[in-house]
Amino acid sequence: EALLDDRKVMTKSSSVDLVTQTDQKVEQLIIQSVKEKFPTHRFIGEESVAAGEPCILTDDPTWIVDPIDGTTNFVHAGCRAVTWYSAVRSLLPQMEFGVVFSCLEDKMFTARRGSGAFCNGEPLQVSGQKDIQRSIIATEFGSNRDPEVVDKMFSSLRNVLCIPVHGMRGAGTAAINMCLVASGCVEAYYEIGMHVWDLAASSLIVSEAGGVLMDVEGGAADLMSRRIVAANNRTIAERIVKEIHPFAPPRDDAPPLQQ
Ligand SMILES: O=P(O)(O)O[C@H]1[C@H](O)[C@@H](O)[C@H](O)[C@@H](O)[C@@H]1O
Ligand SMILES: [Mg+2]
Ligand SMILES: [Mg+2]
Repeated sequence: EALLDDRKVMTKSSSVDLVTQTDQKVEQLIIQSVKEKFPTHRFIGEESVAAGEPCILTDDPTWIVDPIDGTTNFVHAGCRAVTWYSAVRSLLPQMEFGVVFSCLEDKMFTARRGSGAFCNGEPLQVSGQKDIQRSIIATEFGSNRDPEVVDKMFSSLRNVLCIPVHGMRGAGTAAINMCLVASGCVEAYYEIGMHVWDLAASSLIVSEAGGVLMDVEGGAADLMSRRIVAANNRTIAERIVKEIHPFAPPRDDAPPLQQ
């Protein structure tokens, strides 16, 4: 219904950072229904953070919610829109489970720590490809249109494409790009600039499907750092790291700037 009805588009951090009433309603729906069952749990929700709520992990069980991942697709008649949420239980953070629902495809991706990853109940496994020259790589351009940042993104894109790889793709949603890695449809996904709610659920789905997560400079992945390489294996991830022009957006858990 919302795909047909909700055309009132608002903006957040910039004119290309879009939000609709459906993003806000879905987030409230998820938070309210979880709160009824788990009144002491905490939440990090994309639209709540946009409204001024803190983006901090504590030792308390915390649900990280992206009500629609791919709002730009949704606004442009729903190329692909996704509702998903995940839970995190510690400062490290230790993901307990992740859920990504690709509503137009009616695909429910799920993972629970130590129990594997699934799509509509069928087990997921990353691609076995070790040769990056026989790989497809996914990425996105996010919503930062600062020419210096765009130059860095294009330089990385050019470097990866010219390895050469079989192709580059982008679903318009970080969560689905990661699920494509988990499903073995693409070998890797990298991006700088997305947020913890874009990645939390699908990061567990990727690792439970046998994939690896890495920072764009090669260290351990840090979901608050707004940078990720998710790949089918370490060889492919490390090869991509060599080609990325890194930069560091403000962290999701950075203290708010003083006015
Ligand atoms: O649709 P969103 O929940 O805003 O997430 C977007 C994200 O904002 C953007 O930076 C990424 O490039 C997209 O892949 C996300 O899915
Ligand atoms: Mg998102
Ligand atoms: Mg969203």
